[in-house]
Amino acid sequence: MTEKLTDPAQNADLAPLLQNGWALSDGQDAITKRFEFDDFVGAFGWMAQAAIHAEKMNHHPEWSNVYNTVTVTLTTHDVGGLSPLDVKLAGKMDAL
Ligand SMILES: C[C@H](O)[C@H](O)[C@H]1CNC2=NC(N)=NC(=O)C2=N1
Repeated sequence: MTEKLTDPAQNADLAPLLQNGWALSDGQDAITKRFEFDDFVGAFGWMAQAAIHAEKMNHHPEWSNVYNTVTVTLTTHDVGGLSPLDVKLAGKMDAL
């Protein structure tokens, strides 16, 4: 079981993500980011790659796709908030 991040707004591991388009939810229990691509194929191809990483990590995003955009929310249901797994998956998504 992973541990819940305490005080996400001050968390050093989250800080670079918050500088790179991720935003904390109002309750600080999730981070969200909107990814934009050239077209639907770009968006869906990225989702397919991200999905493979998510499945390997056994940590799964909440997300929606509209044409060339993918809106992602990351949270750890098992702890009822953010955990290092969200930081790891967000970093992977940014790197893809
Ligand atoms: C049973 C299974 O391992 C758990 O439910 C995993 C699956 N994927 C998950 N994904 C996310 N985002 N949070 C979780 O707590 C989580 N838990």
